[in-house]
Amino acid sequence: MNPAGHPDVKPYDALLVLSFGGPEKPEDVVPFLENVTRGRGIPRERLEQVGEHYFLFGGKSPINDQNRALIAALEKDLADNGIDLPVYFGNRNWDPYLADTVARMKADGIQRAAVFATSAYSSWSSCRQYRENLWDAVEQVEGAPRLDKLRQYYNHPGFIEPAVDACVAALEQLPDHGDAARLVFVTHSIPTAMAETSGAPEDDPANVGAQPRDAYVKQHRSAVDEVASRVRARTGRAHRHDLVYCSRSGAPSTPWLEPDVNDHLEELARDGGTQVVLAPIGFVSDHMEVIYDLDTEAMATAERLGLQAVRAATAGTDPRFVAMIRDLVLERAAAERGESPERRAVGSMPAGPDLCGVGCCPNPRGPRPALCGRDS
Ligand SMILES: CC1=C(CCC(=O)O)c2cc3nc(cc4[nH]c(cc5[nH]c(cc1n2)c(C)c5CCC(=O)O)c(CCC(=O)O)c4C)C(CCC(=O)O)=C3C
Ligand SMILES: [Fe+2]
Repeated sequence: MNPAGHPDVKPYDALLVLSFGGPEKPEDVVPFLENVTRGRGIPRERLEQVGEHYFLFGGKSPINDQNRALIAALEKDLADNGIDLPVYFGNRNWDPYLADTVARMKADGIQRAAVFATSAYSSWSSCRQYRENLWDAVEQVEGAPRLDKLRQYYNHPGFIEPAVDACVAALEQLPDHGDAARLVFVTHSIPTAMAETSGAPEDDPANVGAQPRDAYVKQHRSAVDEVASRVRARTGRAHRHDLVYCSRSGAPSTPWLEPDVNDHLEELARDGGTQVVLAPIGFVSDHMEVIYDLDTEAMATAERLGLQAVRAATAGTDPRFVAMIRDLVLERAAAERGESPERRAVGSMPAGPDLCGVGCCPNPRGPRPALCGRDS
């Protein structure tokens, strides 16, 4: 508590929500895809397909509206809890671009901000690339505020509890309360090489307490096992569960994490399965991957196979998820003041560290500087 009796957020004077960005109208789609894939060697065909996914939804991704709704909910949560902290919004790939936001923060006199990224897990794509983006933005803006990225939150109860409720609610929508349903947890596929090098090398003495190697899959396993066991406790049923992948990209010759959700549904149907809940555990809100790859494509696969399927909700603006962000800011602020805050975590892995390990989640195209690591 500070002298006014409010929770103490010192040394922070702002919170930055950092996200991926998405197109808002048809003319944005191609330039957005160019931003995302510059230098990435994504085949032309794949880009055209993904462009079609956006055009199917009027050239507009849901992600920016989802983030604006999250920020509105967060501003209210902070104010209701007596915390006076302006919230800024910056994206990697679309307006408002991160560097512009950092410039605005500087102009507003912000000195040190906590950064919440809309991705819960470790990997180059989901964590270190955001840290590289932060480095680049601070390079571009002279006198930029200090930026501290908050820890991974895939195992925070504010992320897990809404996922449990969402699975239970989805089961309820199936005949017989989903008694026969499998829980199919879905996340974004990444190249297997990127998955294997996610987390930090354990042989470096600087990495005690850092995320282990293979963190992307280990963290997902921890999250889905925890959610599934809580769902079983709630329903009293032995629903089996699986972790599968969507949105594979890249060259066909490069291995990515499998099985793909559509192939997995085929296998379930062959095994005599009749009901599934598709739970997008890899996504914090309804991104294009959720509304296209799951709601459109995987749902069509399920229908073709005669499987009854319901998609579980993402965290979105669930009040527990919003309160989690406040908790992470207060936790980190206390740690920065030299206190030892409680670090809430559930499941088989401990709370992650504030700073990423040395050599954590390397960029597949070679080393690039990044903020918020033990080596930066
Ligand atoms: C792990 C992961 C997350 C989750 C973590 C996080 O949230 O950050 C994520 C999120 C997202 N990915 C998104 C969109 C795209 N990702 C692409 C390409 C890629 N994603 C990758 C990985 C991930 N991506 C990878 C390894 C590639 C290959 C190219 C590369 O090595 O970078 C491409 C290019 C076309 C294609 O290749 O499919 C697009 C359009 C959107 C916006 C959605 C919307 O509009 O709602 C979001 C939230
Ligand atoms: Fe992606």
